[in-house]
Amino acid sequence: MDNIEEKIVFNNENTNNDPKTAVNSLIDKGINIRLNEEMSQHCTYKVGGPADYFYLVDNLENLKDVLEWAKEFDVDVTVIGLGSNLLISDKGIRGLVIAFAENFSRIGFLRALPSPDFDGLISAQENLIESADLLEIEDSDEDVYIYSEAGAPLKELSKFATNNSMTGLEYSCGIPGSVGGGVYMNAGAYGRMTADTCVQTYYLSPELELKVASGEEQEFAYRESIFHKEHGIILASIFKVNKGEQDLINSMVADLTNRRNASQPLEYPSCGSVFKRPEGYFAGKLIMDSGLKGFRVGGAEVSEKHAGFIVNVDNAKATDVLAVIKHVQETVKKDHGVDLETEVRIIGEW
Ligand SMILES: NC(=O)C1=CN([C@@H]2O[C@H](COP(=O)(O)OP(=O)(O)OC[C@H]3O[C@@H](n4cnc5c(N)ncnc54)[C@H](OP(=O)(O)O)[C@@H]3O)[C@@H](O)[C@H]2O)C=CC1
Ligand SMILES: C=C(O[C@H]1[C@H](O)[C@@H](CO)O[C@H](OP(=O)(O)OP(=O)(O)OC[C@H]2O[C@@H](n3ccc(=O)[nH]c3=O)[C@H](O)[C@@H]2O)[C@@H]1NC(C)=O)C(=O)O
Repeated sequence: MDNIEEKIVFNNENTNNDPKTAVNSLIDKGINIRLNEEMSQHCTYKVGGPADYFYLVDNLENLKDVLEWAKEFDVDVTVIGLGSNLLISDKGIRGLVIAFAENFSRIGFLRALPSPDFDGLISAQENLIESADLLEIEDSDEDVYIYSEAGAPLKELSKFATNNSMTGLEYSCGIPGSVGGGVYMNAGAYGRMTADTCVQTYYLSPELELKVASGEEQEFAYRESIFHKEHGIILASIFKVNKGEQDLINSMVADLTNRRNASQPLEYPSCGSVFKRPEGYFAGKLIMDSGLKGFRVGGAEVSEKHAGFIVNVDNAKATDVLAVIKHVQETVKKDHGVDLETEVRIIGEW
């Protein structure tokens, strides 16, 4: 973890104390910072009020400028991906939201694992290869590296690998989050997780130093990673895959898609699983056994199809979802003596 490659130097020339006035100079430079952005359009729950400032990451230079501005004016920063694991308050988010999505989402093959430093990141970005055909891979033992920026959807990363006959990322074909969110949370499904393939991650520390965590330095555990402890902003990761049989890959993707469609209420806005798996139990089964399927507050309801999901069935407010969460936790504790810990990240001003 001591691969600190570049410290971003602060420019403290600004004599103006008002972040709103100062943000205009960033906007004048062409950096797309929006004011009072409705966050319901940036999360899969479709709930949540406005963020004071909203910046969709496009490149490292602009990101650096925006973070310097936030640091200088003591503006709180919240980092999000595709908003698939968030419950955002109805009052919204004070300060700046940085979102990794379509504008910072390149994916490509690399000829080798790039060096764990700033030069490695830049060289990876400049040498992306579009198709596995150009790599001339001989056999399935050969390691193949895929670079992905934080804003790429996990589904696109999975599709890129599987369309190129690469195996290892099939499990993420239906996961609605971003690569950055997936690495941060060590996203997983059907017995596989990000930790299985993610070999290197480039991120910014809270001090705005570029850092790199390789292999076990990423400290992946169930829905955990080093980036929680470090409060790191994930920029890009490298995944190691292998050449596989296209027919087998296709049938695995079809099977996982069918299983997900059969068991999860994908027809409604949600955050996926609301609770982590408590050790020795399944959250959904405990909630179902407590008779809570269909329990509703306002427009939020425990799913009839999968009790581990709380779905937005009718213009729910964030407070509706939170009220259902609290009732579920209290009931399961009373009935089964089990504490349900939320997996969803509850953010904003409550
Ligand atoms: N298995 C499944 O079916 C499902 C899985 N999920 C998983 O939930 C996760 C949500 O991903 P996504 O929607 O993109 O994330 P979100 O936008 O939901 O953000 C969730 C949290 O991840 C952290 N985060 C997101 N992007 C970054 C980044 N670039 N750098 C640092 N931290 C980041 C932030 O944590 P903090 O607030 O602490 O800064 C944020 O609050 C993924 O792992 C996704 O796979 C979600 C739904 C279903
Ligand atoms: C959806 C998410 O990820 C999901 C991932 O898609 C699935 C599939 O692998 O496994 C986890 O769900 P899960 O723990 O609910 O697993 P499931 O396989 O759906 O269910 C576990 C068990 O509970 C039972 N179950 C589930 C729901 C229900 O209403 N009743 C019930 O009895 C199922 O029959 C099964 O025997 C992940 N969630 C967590 C918190 O680990 C997410 O992270 O947001």
